[in-house]
Amino acid sequence: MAPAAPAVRVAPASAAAPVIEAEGLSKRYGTFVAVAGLDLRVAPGEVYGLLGPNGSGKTTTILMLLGLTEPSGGRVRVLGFDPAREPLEVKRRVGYLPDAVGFYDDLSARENLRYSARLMGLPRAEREGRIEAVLTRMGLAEVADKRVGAFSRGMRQRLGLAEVLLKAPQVAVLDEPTASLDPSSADEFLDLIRSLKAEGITVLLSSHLLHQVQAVCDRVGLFRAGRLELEGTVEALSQRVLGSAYHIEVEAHGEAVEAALRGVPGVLGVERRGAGRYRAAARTDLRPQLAAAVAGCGGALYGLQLEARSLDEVYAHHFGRAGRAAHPEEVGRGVA
Ligand SMILES: Nc1ncnc2c1ncn2[C@@H]1O[C@H](COP(=O)(O)OP(=O)(O)OP(=O)(O)O)[C@@H](O)[C@H]1O
Repeated sequence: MAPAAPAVRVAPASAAAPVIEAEGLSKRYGTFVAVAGLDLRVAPGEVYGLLGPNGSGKTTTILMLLGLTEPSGGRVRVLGFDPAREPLEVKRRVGYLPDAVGFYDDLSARENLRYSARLMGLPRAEREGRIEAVLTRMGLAEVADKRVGAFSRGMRQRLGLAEVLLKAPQVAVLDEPTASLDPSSADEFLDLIRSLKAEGITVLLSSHLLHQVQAVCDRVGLFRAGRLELEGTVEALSQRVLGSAYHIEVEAHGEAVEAALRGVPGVLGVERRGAGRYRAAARTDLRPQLAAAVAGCGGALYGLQLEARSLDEVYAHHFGRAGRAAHPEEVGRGVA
């Protein structure tokens, strides 16, 4: 296999011992290379988003981290364990929500969790209390005794996360967790992901819903054709891919305003967007300097608004039309 080009890292990973660590990790199916020389480090308590077009290797990477498929090459450690050699150690500590959640349809939500709790080896005395707690946390207490076969996809998804929580994991790996959720359920799910982080749980999240990824992830990695091409914070990726991290909308009147805005150190460009409306691109939040520039040239300031560039813009710019065409539901979405 040809050596992979290293990903462009535009923000360093934390110096703390990584929870997830892959070096040169590869997976081949016959002659087809699904993952090519992946280097990845995820720090304790970090929420890391895996992004990329369909078939770019995200799920294959997750399966290797979980010991569910064996790497063809390279090295991987999760919480210090080798998932291929010590899969039980990894499974005990890592909660996994697959993109298609499998439960026994003839059993109720509570019965499914009882079954999972036995498999996890939870002490008998703790089981019922913990099951009740996770059902309540996931908003499933009222349907706990209904057959899962009658559950909507969103309810199954919630039950999937309930099962993850039941394990009290150190790491949660979530493959497209909000794909089948309506907007308000997706928002609740994002709050839950934030609460996992607040509890110190490391989260690895794969998703195509870029505004949601931007809303919860500390760093993201952009995959293409089995390679991690770019990784960093959304702000750092915006700088790198788009050339600026912020847009500042300025509403101001006065003949010299545009020139004054252009003259502010750090302004990368100014776009006129109608009478008295401008958009300045900048690396940092320059609102005070822009306000001072308007006042300094005798202009009248009516409004200033800071907008972070969206991951959607970064993704579209990096992957071009092909990447976007794979995920038409994202077209036109803004910052969450
Ligand atoms: N068991 C398998 N046998 C052969 N090829 C496979 C197998 N599993 C995955 N692949 C191929 O590996 C590539 C990466 O697939 P993977 O599921 O990891 O992508 P993904 O980024 O998760 O995609 P998606 O966004 O659609 O979930 C794809 O081309 C896929 O067809």
